Amino acid sequence: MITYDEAIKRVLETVKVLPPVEETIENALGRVLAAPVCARWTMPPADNSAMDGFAMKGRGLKAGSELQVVGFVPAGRPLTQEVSDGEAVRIMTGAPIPAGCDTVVPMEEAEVDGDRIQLCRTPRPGQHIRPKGEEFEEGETLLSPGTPLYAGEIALLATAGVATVQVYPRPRVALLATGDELVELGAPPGPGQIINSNTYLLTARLREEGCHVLPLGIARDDQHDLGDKIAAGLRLDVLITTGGVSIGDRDLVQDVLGQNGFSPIFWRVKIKPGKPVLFGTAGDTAVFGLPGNPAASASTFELFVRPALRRMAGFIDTLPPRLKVTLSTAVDGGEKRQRFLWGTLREDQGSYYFDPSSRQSSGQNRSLQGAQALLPVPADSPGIAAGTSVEVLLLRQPPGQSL
Ligand SMILES: Nc1nc2c(c(=O)[nH]1)N[C@H]1C(S)=C(S)[C@@H](COP(=O)(O)OP(=O)(O)OC[C@H]3O[C@@H](n4cnc5c(N)ncnc54)[C@H](O)[C@@H]3O)O[C@H]1N2
Ligand code: MOO
Repeated sequence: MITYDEAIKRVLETVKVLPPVEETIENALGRVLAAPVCARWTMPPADNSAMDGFAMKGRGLKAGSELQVVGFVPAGRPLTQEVSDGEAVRIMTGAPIPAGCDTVVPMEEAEVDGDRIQLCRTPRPGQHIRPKGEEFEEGETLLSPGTPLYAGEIALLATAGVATVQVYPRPRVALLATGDELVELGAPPGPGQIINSNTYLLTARLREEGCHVLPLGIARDDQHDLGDKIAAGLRLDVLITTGGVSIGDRDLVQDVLGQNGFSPIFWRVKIKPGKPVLFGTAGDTAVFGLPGNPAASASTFELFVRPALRRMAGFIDTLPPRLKVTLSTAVDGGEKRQRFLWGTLREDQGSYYFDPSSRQSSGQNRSLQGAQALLPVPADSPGIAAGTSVEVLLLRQPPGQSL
């Protein structure tokens, strides 16, 4: 059986970044830029006022100086006349500085008497002016390939006149639950039946990752039903199945995948939970056969599928972010497989603590309840003492501290 390190290496070597597409900037939220973006114009396009006040030539002026107000410049309406020494114009924030002016005096620092003003304090020549090109120059590279686009980047693109961008697309993911015992949420389960919760778990995770999800429902443990649904899933970028990958009599997923052009890259990894995880390809489709146990399905999604989806979507950092924390409670060792323990994070006086969850069973969704991080515990470890500094894999942002 291969180790997690070897298995994730094979996943990341196998999956490829998807071909870029052109997207409007509104629809590019959360996507990764595939080509550099240059500014279409200079910003600000001209020197402009940072304050509501009066624009004038600043040299030689001091507290008590008097000026004649000869015009008004609102934002968006440049003044055509030149302003002479001893004159000022009333100007609004963002309005272009008229010819002849180089200084702005805020309204609060001038006494107004009809069309004359008197300065309350000596202005510094050049004050309160936002110079042309201060933000960026026409043609300047604003964003490089590999940059994820969030609100700040999208606003910057709009300012620079860029309406569409080349980005890596959202991976299209087909999701198939397998098992005769499964029923969909809605009706009460009959004897021996359970609700297909894995589809809900994985759909939520896939939405967090910005993927398009094609739910294929439940395939029965039957070659034909499995075959039809697997064939439909193999038209997308990724097919995720859950259940039926262990060695039971009805664990048919690998066989039926094989009848549909699947080449396995690994089956079974030395981890707990998640040992029977299957990975391979069928044409251009990456296929993940996740174990049916809910917490094994969840951990293998975090450990293998999410990094693969991030790679396809062009992210440079694909692996789960790590955080150094203090372990609050001792954990046992003595396992042959590398374990990944669910837990929560707690902040106390600037340090983070990891509290392992009381439930770790791979058969329970309750093991995941509230989990914010996974603690890797090496195979054959003697255990880890309380108070040890450890590194956890973050599933969510750690809780913040209010100001
Ligand atoms: N003899 C052995 N038995 C098992 C081994 C083994 O090595 N030898 N491995 C165990 C491990 S570890 C895991 S993990 C499970 C994984 O088995 P499968 O992937 O084949 O999953 P199933 O048998 O189909 O289901 C396991 C469990 O999960 C429940 N399940 C399945 N699908 C869903 C779903 N969509 N929503 C909610 N729950 C689901 C299912 O009812 C079973 O209880 O195998 C062990 N066995
Ligand atoms: O690895 Mo299984 O995931 O223990 O239940």
